[in-house]
Amino acid sequence: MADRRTQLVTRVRGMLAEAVGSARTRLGAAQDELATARERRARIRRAAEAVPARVGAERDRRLAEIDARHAARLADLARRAADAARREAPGAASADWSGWRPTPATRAEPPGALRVGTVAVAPDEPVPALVPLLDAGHVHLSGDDRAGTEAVVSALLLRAVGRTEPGRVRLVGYDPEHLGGGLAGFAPLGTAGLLTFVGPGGLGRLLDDLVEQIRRINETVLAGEHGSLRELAAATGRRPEPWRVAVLLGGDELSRHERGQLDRVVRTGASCGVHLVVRGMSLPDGPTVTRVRMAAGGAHVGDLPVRLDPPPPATLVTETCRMVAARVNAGPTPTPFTDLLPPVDEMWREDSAHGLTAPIGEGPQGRPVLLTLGDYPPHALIGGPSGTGKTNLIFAWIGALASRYSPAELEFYLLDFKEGVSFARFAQGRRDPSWLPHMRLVGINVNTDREFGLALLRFLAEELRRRADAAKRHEVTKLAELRAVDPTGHWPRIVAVVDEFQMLLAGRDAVAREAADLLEDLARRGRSQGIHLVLASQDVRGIEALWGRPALVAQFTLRIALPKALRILAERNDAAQSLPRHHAVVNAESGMSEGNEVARIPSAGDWDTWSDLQHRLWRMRPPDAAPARLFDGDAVPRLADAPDFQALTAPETGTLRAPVALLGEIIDVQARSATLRLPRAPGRNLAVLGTRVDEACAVLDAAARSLARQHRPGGARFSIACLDPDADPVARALYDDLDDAAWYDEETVAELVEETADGLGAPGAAGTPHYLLLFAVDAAAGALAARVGGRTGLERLRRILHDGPERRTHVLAWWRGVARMRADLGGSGARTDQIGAWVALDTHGGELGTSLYPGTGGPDWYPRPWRGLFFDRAVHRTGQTIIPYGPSR
Ligand SMILES: Nc1ncnc2c1ncn2[C@@H]1O[C@H](COP(=O)(O)OP(=O)(O)OP(=O)(O)O)[C@@H](O)[C@H]1O
Repeated sequence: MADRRTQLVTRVRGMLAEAVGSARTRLGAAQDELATARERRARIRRAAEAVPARVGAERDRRLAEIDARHAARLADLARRAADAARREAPGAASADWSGWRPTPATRAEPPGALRVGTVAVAPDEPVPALVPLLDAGHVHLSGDDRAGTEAVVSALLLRAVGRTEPGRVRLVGYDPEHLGGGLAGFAPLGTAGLLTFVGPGGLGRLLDDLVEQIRRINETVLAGEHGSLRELAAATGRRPEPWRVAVLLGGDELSRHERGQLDRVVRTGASCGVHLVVRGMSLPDGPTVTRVRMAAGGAHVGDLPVRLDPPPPATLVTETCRMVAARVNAGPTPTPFTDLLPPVDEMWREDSAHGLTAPIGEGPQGRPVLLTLGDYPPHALIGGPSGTGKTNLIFAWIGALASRYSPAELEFYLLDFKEGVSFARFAQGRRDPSWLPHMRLVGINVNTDREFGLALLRFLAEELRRRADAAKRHEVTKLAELRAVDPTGHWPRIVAVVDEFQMLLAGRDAVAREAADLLEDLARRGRSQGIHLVLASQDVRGIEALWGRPALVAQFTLRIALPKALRILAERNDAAQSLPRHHAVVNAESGMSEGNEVARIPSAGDWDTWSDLQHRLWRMRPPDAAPARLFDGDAVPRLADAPDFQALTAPETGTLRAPVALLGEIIDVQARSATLRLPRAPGRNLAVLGTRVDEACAVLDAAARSLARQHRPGGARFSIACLDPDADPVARALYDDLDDAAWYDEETVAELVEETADGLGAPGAAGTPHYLLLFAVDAAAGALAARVGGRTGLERLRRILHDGPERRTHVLAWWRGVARMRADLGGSGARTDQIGAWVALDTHGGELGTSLYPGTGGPDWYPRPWRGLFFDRAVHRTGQTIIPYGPSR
């Protein structure tokens, strides 16, 4: 039993132990679970505790980010708005007063809106608050803050004045309560007529006037072609009307009429540059009205809250107005020369078959005033006292024509009789290689060389003949028809401009007579052959030279009168007397009042303006274009440059039948040389007459050098005798340079004469040409007086003169006076026919009479420096003025 009990106990114990063990195990597991759960709970709790802080931080971060982005965007927008505002209102339209100065817009550029304050959009980026006024609308101011409104008015007006060319804004003030006190700073503008006030009863008249201006501008300036002055300016670059700003500062209730007129101005003024700045009277609502309100809570422009700028400093206002008035009082600023030019891609597009038309300036309504040369009117007269702008007008006209017509359509010949070189720029110069491709000839400093004017007229007369012959051959009468039947021919229109042409017609001598005859013929017949004359004169005498020839004057139907010009227009037409500076009356009706058109002439004369155009046209020139011939009366030509000298050559064999001696340059259009032919014929000798050493030496030097060029070495003899020490350098240089030259002086000159005279009869004497170059030969009279072998040297000299030329022995001698020459030839009654040609220097025409020159009384010759009169009885009917060539070395 005990065992069983023991066994039972043991079993129970075992079972209990097992139970305890498993309970323990379970407990351990439960405890683990508990710990894990606790830990989880703690973790979860910890996590749960962390959540709100993180979310909050994230939310704050996101909010801050949005804030920053917003601020940056706002700043960016504000910056862009400010940039746009500054573009819309550049320079003086929006600059701060501290650095403010006028910055006028160019004419095609809109003046833009005007700043009155700032809009506070972003703290660091104030945006200008702009008010559209000029070309845009009207401003209405309201509010009790009088100082504030005055500040806005001054700011608007000063900015408007500073944003436009001086004189382009005209202000009218109506201030019945303070009688203009509010605009006091602008008073200096009044001195230039840019600010006027109307008195307390004058509002109606002021409004009537504004309405009338609007009507006139619409009708005559815009004329249905442009919607507004702003469009006109953008399209044409011209702004013919000023801006008119009426500042109306309160007053009584408006009458019905005034109200009606005010409403009209509000509706229609902006397109015509008529604007209102109004306080103390109502304006109707409309898209052109900007309202600026000043209330206790702040100012508003339209609906935008605005911080108004301080008023401009008083000194800035008065100084600016004073400067503007001074500029206006100094005269209108010239319109730019480029106004006269077509766009670059339209240059040289015009056809001149029927005429030449180009603008010369701007008319009062801003339209171009055109000048035409053609069948009608064919020729022009330009007149105006010195300094009124004739030269400038000629430049402007030439530029306007040359930019429209190519050199194949138009050629210019230009002659300036007054001193000065301004026209030289048309020809190629040392400073600037360009030339005007249309220019064929420029004559400057020709004041004493009227022959050059004559030469030009002769040249044109020849061209006229050529054209008339061609027209006849083609059985047509006019240039347009000739061009139609001969399309490949070169028939440009020719415009010949002669400035100070009265010089050409002055006096009663042969030059004046021939010039007037040629002018008359050219004026009458040139019209149909495309040859046009433009004559300019500062002097009424110039015109009077024409009055004696009514047929000539009648052809000049185009008249251009500069300020104060007399007698250019018809007798009762005094329009030129009241012309402002830089204007001209253009009249294509022979000066009758009905034909008057007033033009404002641009400034075209200054070098920079001109050279831009000339360079452009020069680059466009045809490849074979040659520069214009420049004749400068003050220049001394050089033999080596003379085309005729360059063309001289020696024959390969034998001797030329008639070598030529070049004596100087002829005053003509082609720069030809005066030539003396020396065939084997009686009288082929040359006498140079006068006391001027340099010119005399120059003539003999050129003659000898040109002759030498026509002989092979050894082919001719040159005997040089110099009897005046002043001539020595030239004679010596000649002796050194010529191959077969012999030298003689006072001691040996008798030998030369003896040997030469005695050799004339020798057999074969006529083989080699022999030229005797005798410098101051009259000084040899003593040496030649001695009798040798029964004859004096002078007798031998006469023999050489007489018999030499037929034996190729020619005397080229300088006598220092006609009387001395006659003495050497045998006395005052002696024959002179052995002197077949002469060049007179300072020898008066009268001395050259008897037997040296056809007719009685001698030639019309008034000696002048570095000129000579050449007469060759074998070829000339009248003397020919020459310019000796300058020293060869
Ligand atoms: N339309 C113009 N706009 C601006 N300046 C001008 C204009 N016309 C002339 N001038 C200036 O006036 C001055 C005189 O002009 P210009 O030489 O053309 O006169 P002119 O009548 O030919 O005088 P003169 O006969 O004495 O030579 C020059 O300095 C010129 O630049």
